[in-house]
Amino acid sequence: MKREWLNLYFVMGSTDCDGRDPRVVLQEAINGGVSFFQFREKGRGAKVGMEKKKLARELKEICKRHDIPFIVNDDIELALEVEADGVHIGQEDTPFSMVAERLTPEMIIGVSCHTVEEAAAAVDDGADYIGVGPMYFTTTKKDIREVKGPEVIREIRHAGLTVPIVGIGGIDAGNALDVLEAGADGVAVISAISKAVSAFEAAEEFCRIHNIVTK
Ligand SMILES: Cc1ncc(COP(=O)(O)OP(=O)(O)O)c(N)n1
Ligand SMILES: Cc1nc(C(=O)O)sc1CCOP(=O)(O)O
Ligand SMILES: [Mg+2]
Repeated sequence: MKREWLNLYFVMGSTDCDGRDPRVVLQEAINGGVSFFQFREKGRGAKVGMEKKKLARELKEICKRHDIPFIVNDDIELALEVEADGVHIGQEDTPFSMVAERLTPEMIIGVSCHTVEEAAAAVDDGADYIGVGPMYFTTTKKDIREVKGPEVIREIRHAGLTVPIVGIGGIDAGNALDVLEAGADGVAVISAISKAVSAFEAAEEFCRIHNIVTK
């Protein structure tokens, strides 16, 4: 996988959009510069069954038109059915080896990590990238771990791990630079884009911040 895909990783499902059409929100975010997308259909009122699959296909089609990889959160069967580019799994989800067995070799597997030990284990397993969080407090995910801030990314890099990393959790335009300067390749964001008045402008702002670090 290309490290730069992680520059601005948009994670979203229909319940994150304050009643707006998730297809419109995704299109706006892509126009603003999102480089990677995860379909995370979770929480109260989340779509299930055929409705979830239909939305997944529609969002995947939008990503495909713009060459943006389409990743599915948790749901391995859905990822296979809609021919997603990969899956994202957490420490409490299906174990890496079982996921890898089900997927085709070119499919991306991202793993959530919260410590250096989990990051090292994910690298040993063969994770293509890791999502490290929560960087900051967030209400978007109810069962978050302890907030450790960007320091944990610095520790992972000091341990010599070069795996592609995104920080996640409570990231907005005011703190993204700290996450990138700690050694993340990019930031993964839900509400700061999905609930913004303009997903386009919110994504554009994150891209400007990323350019400060990489220039
Ligand atoms: C990029 C990224 N990083 C971390 C997560 C969190 O995954 P997980 O801990 O499995 O929690 P849920 O998202 O499944 O509620 C993520 N989704 N994406
Ligand atoms: C999906 C997710 N995973 C987290 C982790 O810590 O692993 S925090 C989180 C929610 C991120 O949403 P927002 O950008 O709105 O804070
Ligand atoms: Mg999960």
